[in-house]
Amino acid sequence: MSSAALTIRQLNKTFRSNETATHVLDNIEMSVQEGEFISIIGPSGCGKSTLLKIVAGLDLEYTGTVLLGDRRVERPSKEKGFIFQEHRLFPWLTVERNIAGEQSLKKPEVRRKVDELISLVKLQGFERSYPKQLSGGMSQRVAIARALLRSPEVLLLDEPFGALDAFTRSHMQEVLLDIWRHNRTTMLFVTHDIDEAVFLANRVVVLDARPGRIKTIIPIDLPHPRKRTGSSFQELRKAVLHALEKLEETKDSYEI
Ligand SMILES: Nc1ncnc2c1ncn2[C@@H]1O[C@H](COP(=O)(O)OP(=O)(O)OP(=O)(O)O)[C@@H](O)[C@H]1O
Repeated sequence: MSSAALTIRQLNKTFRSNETATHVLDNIEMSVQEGEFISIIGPSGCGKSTLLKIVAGLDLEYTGTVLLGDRRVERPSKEKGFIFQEHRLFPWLTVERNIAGEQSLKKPEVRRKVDELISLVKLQGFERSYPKQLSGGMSQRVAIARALLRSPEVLLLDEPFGALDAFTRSHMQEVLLDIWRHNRTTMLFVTHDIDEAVFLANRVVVLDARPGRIKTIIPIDLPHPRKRTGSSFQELRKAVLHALEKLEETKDSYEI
C-alpha cells in the first residue's frame, strides 16, 4: 500500500428543498490507500449511501474535495465501480453479456477477460444463463464481475449482500475477499452488519448520525483467513459495537 487511492477533505453535504435544508454529511475527512478494504457502518440515515454516491460522482452537490488518485471526482466513470443492494442486471441478457455490457464478446480480449471474471466469481457453467435462472448470490456475483470488467480503481459497494440469506451472505463475503486478494482493488463497503464489517475490512469507519460524521475509525489488524469465532475477532467486533452503542438512538439497533 503506498499512494492514496481516495482522498476526502472537508466534505459537507446538505439536501435542500424549498422549505428545508438537511445537513447530512459533516466535515468528512478520510484518506484511503490503494488496495485497502474499508467498511463503513452507522445508523440508518447517517449518510452512508450519500457518501458513496458522492465518491461515485453520482452526486456533485457538495462542498469540499473528493479526489480519486490526484483527480477530482466530477462524474461517474469507469474508474469507479458501483454495486447496489439489488443487482440491476438486464433480464434479457445472458450472464456473459451482462458482464460484457456494451463491449463485444466477439473481441478476443473481451472474451478472455469475461471468461477470467466468470471464473473469479465462480460462475463457470452459467455463462449462457439468464438472471431469472440465478439465485440472489449468483446475480450479485454477475454484478461484481460486470463492475470489475472495467478494471475500476475503486469498487463502491452499497450493502451488496443486504438482501441475501445468512449462508449465501457469508459465502459472498468469502468470494469478495478472494476477488480482493486476487485484484487488490480498493474497496469501500457499506454495511449494517458488524460481523461483515470486521470480517472484510482493514479499517472500519463508524459514522455518527444527524449529521453524519466520522465517529471513529477502527483498524482491523487480523490476518486472513479470518475466523469469526476467534477471540481477536470478537474483541474487534465488540469495539465496533461499543462505538455504535455510544451513538445516540442506535442502542436498540445492534445486538451483541
Ligand atoms: N435526495 C434526497 N433528498 C433529500 N434528502 C435525502 C435525499 N437522499 C437522502 N436524503 C436524506 O439524507 C440522509 C442520509 O441518507 P442515506 O441514504 O445516505 O443514509 P444511509 O446511512 O445510507 O441510510 P440507510 O442505512 O438506511 O440506507 C437521510 O436523512 C435521508 O432522508
